[in-house]
Amino acid sequence: MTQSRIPVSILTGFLGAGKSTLLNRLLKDPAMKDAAVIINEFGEVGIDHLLVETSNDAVVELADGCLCCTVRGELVDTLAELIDGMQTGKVKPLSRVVIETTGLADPAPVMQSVMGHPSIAQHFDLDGVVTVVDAVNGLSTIDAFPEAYKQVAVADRLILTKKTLADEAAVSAITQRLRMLNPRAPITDGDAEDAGSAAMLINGLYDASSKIADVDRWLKDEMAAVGDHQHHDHHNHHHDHGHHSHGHSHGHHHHHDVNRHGTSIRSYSILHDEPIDPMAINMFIDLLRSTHGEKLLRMKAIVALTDRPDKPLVLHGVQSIFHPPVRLPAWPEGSDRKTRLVLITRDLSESYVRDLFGAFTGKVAIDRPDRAAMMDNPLSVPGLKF
Ligand SMILES: Nc1nc2c(ncn2[C@@H]2O[C@H](COP(=O)(O)OP(=O)(O)OP(=O)(O)O)[C@@H](O)[C@H]2O)c(=O)[nH]1
Repeated sequence: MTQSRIPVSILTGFLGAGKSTLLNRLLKDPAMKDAAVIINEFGEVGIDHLLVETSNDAVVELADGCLCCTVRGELVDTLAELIDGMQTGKVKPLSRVVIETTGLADPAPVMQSVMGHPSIAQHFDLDGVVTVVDAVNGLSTIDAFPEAYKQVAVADRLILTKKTLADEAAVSAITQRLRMLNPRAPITDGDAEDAGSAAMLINGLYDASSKIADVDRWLKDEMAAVGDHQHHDHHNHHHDHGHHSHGHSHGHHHHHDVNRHGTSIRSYSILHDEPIDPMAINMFIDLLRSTHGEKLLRMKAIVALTDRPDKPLVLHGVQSIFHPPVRLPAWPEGSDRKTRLVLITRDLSESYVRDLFGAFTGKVAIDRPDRAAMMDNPLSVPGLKF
């Protein structure tokens, strides 16, 4: 008996473009009832899985690493486990699998894990790559980050988000750029009702020949890389990352992946036990944004405030944009109810950010200015307003 293969959709897009927001909308579509979702997070302390609103129990989180080489083995294992689970009846029959990549993911190895791995390709079909692009930061991001460029070029569908935050000229410029990099993929307005419908994920069997010529080459290069990988034990790669930050030079034996994202990109998190004064968190964010906004590729935070610590505040920063904070009615299930910030920065030292946070929240390192000193001396806090 031949079984039909399960369609896999890859949902990608640069840091903060709106992937999780779109995924949350998609998961509300009844057509997604029997879908499994694989989420990958870049950062040692996950927040995403706390924020995915779903009653769907088939959500798998691949933590710690970026979904290029390090987690590739894990992705293949997870897909194999889903098949195994279905065969033994532990997992319900799946109608679709959605893989949400990290914002920094090179999509080619992720695609190749689905299409190029012999035992995986037997059970799954790559049914399209959906790439989310943010209308405000999209253009500069595509120029600055090869991953973002590739994410757009490989797409079967592009979803343009945050149009209401960008002016008309910016929307037209990014649209032109998307057209150039990917002439055939439809561009869907992220605000449109149908952008959140499961139909967005149905794009037909992946066809590299409908893309710019680079795409075929990237996929072939990855195919060759998979050959290399099979000589290693994937799980060992996991330990190549440092404890507190991902410098993203993967293992030394891993030559083709070295500096895939450049060593200047770092991911780290800040944990804090005590509820924080709303003023203090505001000032910390204001200061960080006004002094180093462009280096702050992404900040996600869930914060316990002194006023109603049972209702956490969720903050999203994406380069120049800080989205309006959202107060949750309660802590997500399974969370430890503690404040956590996950930051992805470029050319910004972790200790600077930690010290700044410490200065505003009362945990002050020795020989560092505390909050009072910083507030007394406006010269040391450019951009801070009271
Ligand atoms: N105004 C507006 N905000 C949006 C839109 N899409 C997403 N956002 C906001 O952008 C922020 C980041 O959205 P996410 O969905 O978390 O982005 P992401 O791509 O999953 O982020 P990473 O996982 O860090 O890569 C959140 O504050 C969202 O509310 C949109 O179309 N319009």
